[in-house]
Formats: sequence, structure tokens, C-alpha cells
Amino acid sequence: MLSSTSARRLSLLGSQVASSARLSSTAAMAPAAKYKVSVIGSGNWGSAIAKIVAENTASNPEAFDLNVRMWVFEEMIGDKKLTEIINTQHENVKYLPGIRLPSNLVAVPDLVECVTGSDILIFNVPHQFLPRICSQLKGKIPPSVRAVSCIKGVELSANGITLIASYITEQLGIYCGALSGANLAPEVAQEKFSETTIAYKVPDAADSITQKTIKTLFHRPYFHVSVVNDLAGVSLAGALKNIVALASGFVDGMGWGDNAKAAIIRRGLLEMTQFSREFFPESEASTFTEESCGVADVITSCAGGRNHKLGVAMIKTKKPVFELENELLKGQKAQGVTTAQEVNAFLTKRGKAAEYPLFTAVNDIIFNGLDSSALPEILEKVEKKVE
Ligand SMILES: NC(=O)c1ccc[n+]([C@@H]2O[C@H](COP(=O)([O-])OP(=O)(O)OC[C@H]3O[C@@H](n4cnc5c(N)ncnc54)[C@H](O)[C@@H]3O)[C@@H](O)[C@H]2O)c1
Ligand SMILES: O=P(O)(O)OC[C@H](O)CO
Repeated sequence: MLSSTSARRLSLLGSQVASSARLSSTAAMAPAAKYKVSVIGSGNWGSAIAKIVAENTASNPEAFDLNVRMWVFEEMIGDKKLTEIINTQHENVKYLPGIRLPSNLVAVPDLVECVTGSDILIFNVPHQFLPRICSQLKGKIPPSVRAVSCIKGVELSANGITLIASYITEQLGIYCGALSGANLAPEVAQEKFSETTIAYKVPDAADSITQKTIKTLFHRPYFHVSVVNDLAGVSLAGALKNIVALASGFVDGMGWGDNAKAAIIRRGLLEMTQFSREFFPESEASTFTEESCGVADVITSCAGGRNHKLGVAMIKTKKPVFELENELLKGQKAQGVTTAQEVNAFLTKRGKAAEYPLFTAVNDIIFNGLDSSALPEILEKVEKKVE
């Protein structure tokens, strides 16, 4: 008998005929041309994913154009441009030092030039920079282009919270899936084994870019890809776990030990699934338990991620959070800080902040001077009462 996961994956493969024919597909319908791929972003994860994708375009020359373009937010490293360093030394010395990048990965400083002519776009920037990127690209991307977002965050607007992939679709008029998993970039870049989850639902039955195309683009012997349909579950798991990772950092900063951290993780997972069920009812509970983007990512992020590191340092040093982020991460970003703030603004507006005590406490610790030692007392209020 098939396990529920295997059955789900098989049924997914069989159901690539999808719904929203709204998104036109002239190029995506064309019989397997060589797809051109561009990566938007070149940070720690941006560079690691670009490395994977460039390895796969080289390994699959029948499906993909060899060269992968990577948009780099240009900056000077000493007297040299970062793009020049990447294109000559094949290393992103600032954001992924010590890792050799494939020579078919080409750094491009001009965003529009980077994406022009591409069939598949991979978005991979800290989420706060996405609106500006989308505004620069608006009206310049044919609707046939397909995208995958590797960004962990949410987009907050007056109307509420939007998934990053849905925001890209709204802004640019192209279908966008989401990649998220237990994926610390330095480990993935060193080709240490990990798994990931990609939500990709073929938007038009006639598309030649299928789930298989997407899997081929990302799957490596050291980076195993599971493709699912649950865009909301994959996107929210990746965004919300960053808030939990900060809380686990607070606990370690206070020296409270592994039992306390497990309690925070348990509560965090509860709030992650509660939030998804309440505001994105289309999300699937199994995504959180069975896929890499769920519990597995919470575990890895609460052990070794940048959000955890920042959480520890905040408690130990009491320095302001953005000062510490600059000091510790040297240009990299801890997405949990802005996500905690955005989720809190959303929950407060809906009158729901008290129903998410951990998410609310993380925001209050970062921005409102709440003492992290109050966590047990806060969490006790929502525990089941014995009469
Ligand atoms: N690093 C990881 O281990 C990891 C793993 C999985 C997912 N993610 C997610 O991937 C996304 C990208 O993270 P990352 O680690 O690649 O980035 P990062 O944290 O390394 O951020 C640095 C990047 O931001 C760019 N940048 C700085 N200012 C900018 C501006 N004004 N406009 C545009 N870009 C600017 C820098 O040039 C650099 O490329 C995030 O949502 C993150 O949560 C990260
Ligand atoms: O280093 P972090 O905290 O941004 O987490 C990185 C990845 O999301 C872990 O899967």
C-alpha cells in the first residue's frame, strides 16, 4: 500500500493539468525548447541556489540553456565591483565566501538585462527588497514566463498578508511557485545532504514547463526535491518558522536549555499551523509534518540559523536589533525580525494578537522592551486548564 505521502506525490504527478488559465503561456507551451534561467538575488541563499541551478543546466543540456544569469545588487569590494569578482574569480566573496561557483553562472548588475529573454525566473532576495524589484520589472516580463520564489517571508499590505509567490504573480502577471526547506545555505553550498520542498502547480494544461522541469532544475544528489501543490503551506511554513527561530535564540541566550527550546518549538509549530489554517485554509496540515519545509526547517533553523544567532545575541548584548544584525550578519538579513513585525501588525488589525502568544511575545521582545524571561508566564495563559 502507498503511504499518504507517496499517494499524494503520485496524484500530483498525474494532475499537472491545472486551473488558472488566466496566465497566458505562449512560450511555456512551446515544445521543449532550451529554457533560459535567471536568478534574481545573490546573497547567501541566492548564490547557493544559483550554484545548484547552474550545475543542473550544465547536467541537462537538452532541457536548459547552459548559462544562468544572476542579478547582483552591485557593490564595491575594495576597488572592485562584486559582479567582476564573481565573473572572474567565480566566488561570491561577500555573501558566500569559500565556495566555488560554476563558470556558467554569470553575474549581471542590471536587473532588466538579467531577466530579459529568460523563460524561468528564480526570485531569491530578502523579502523587504522584493517590492522595489517588482516595480522595476513590472510590464517587462511576458506572461508566458514561469517563476519560483525561494524567499522566506510574507508581503504585508493594507488588505492583509499576501504570500510572496502570489505577490509576484499579482505584480508581474506570471505564475510563481515556492521553494522552501530545511536549507541552511552554507551547508547546501558545501554539498552536504539536505532536502527541500517545492510548491509548483502547472498553471496551464498546455505548459511545457512541468513539475518535472522544475524538479530537474533544482534536484541534486545532495539536494533532494519533493514537489507538491500546497503553495500556501510551503510559503507560510518558511516565513513563520523564522519567528520561532528567533524565540529559540532568546531561550538559548537566557541559557535555559533544550527542554525549554523544545517547548518553544512545540508552541511555535502550533501557531504556525493555526495561522495557516485560519488565514489560508487552502494550506494542508501534512505539509507541516511530512515535508522538509515544515517541522524539519523549524528544527534546523532553531539550531543553526541566522535568526537563532541574532536571537541569542539580542538577549546577551541587549543591543538594538538592526545594529546587531549589521554587526553579526555583515549585510545578510535575518528575515524573522521583519516577519514578526508584519505578522503582528496583521494579527493586531484583526484583533487576534492574543491568540498567538508566542508570535506576539517575539514582536514585543524585539520592539517593545518585553523581558524574554516572561515567556513561560505568557505561554501558561494559553495552556489547557484542568478544572
Ligand atoms: N541564507 C540561508 O541560509 C537561507 C536559506 C533558505 C532560505 N533563505 C531565504 O532566502 C531569501 C534570500 O536570502 P539570502 O540569504 O540570499 O540573502 P542575504 O540575507 O544574504 O542578504 C543579502 C543580499 O541582499 C542584497 N541587498 C542588500 N541591499 C539590497 C537592496 N537595497 N536591494 C536589493 N538587494 C539588496 C545583497 O546584495 C545580498 O545579495 C530570504 O528570504 C531568506 O530567508 C535563506
Ligand atoms: O539562517 P536563517 O535563520 O535565515 O535560516 C536559513 C534557512 O531558512 C534555514 O532553512
